[in-house]
Amino acid sequence: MPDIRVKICGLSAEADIQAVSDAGAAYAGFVFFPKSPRNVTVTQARALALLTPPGLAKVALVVNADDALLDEITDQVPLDMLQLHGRETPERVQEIRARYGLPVMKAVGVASEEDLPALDSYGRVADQLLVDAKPPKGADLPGGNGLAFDWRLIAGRRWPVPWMLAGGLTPENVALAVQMTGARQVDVSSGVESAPGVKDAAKISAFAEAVRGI
Ligand SMILES: O=C(O)c1ccccc1NCC(=O)[C@H](O)[C@H](O)COP(=O)(O)O
Repeated sequence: MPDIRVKICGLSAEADIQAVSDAGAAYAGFVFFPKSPRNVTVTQARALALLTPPGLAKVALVVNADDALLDEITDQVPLDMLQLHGRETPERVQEIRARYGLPVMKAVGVASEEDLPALDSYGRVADQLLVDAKPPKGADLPGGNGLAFDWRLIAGRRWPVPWMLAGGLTPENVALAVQMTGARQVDVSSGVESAPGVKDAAKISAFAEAVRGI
């Protein structure tokens, strides 16, 4: 069975890069969303990205970003992927792929069967899908809320592009989540924090260990 790839999202400190690298994660995520406790400036993200060792893919997470912001991020920060976590349409996904020449991962929030067709639509235009929990109505953040969705909704479902499971994953539940969904990639943020926006190296290590044990 191939290794399951881990993405740790919302890194904001030098120590986070070390912890994520030590844990053997495949992806490191930087959040560009001012309302988030994990928000980083372009300057901070550039410094962190420059510290990131080869083999750890650097992902910029944006929410309904316009070209000016994406131009600034992609000019300044060495990146391997863009993650679109807002209401970007399939057409906008295609536009961003073409303009920046980077792989694009589109996040899709899932709460019920009704949310599943969007995964098929975005699976036709994005390079990867992030299958995440839908944020509760009125939530401040479109992701990173530490909420899981009903994993039975996607059990046995497949899309034409690689996908990651996200939403409320923790060192304690990730094995069950993978077993129920068949995910080969997992993404976590609040489940490896000691406080909102503060990554915890021991939890990152425990998460990676739990994934290796699957
Ligand atoms: O993490 C944030 O603060 C955030 C802000 C705005 C949009 C998306 C955000 N996070 C998205 C992620 O990639 C998370 O890793 C994913 O939603 C899972 O989060 P969690 O349930 O906290 O593990």
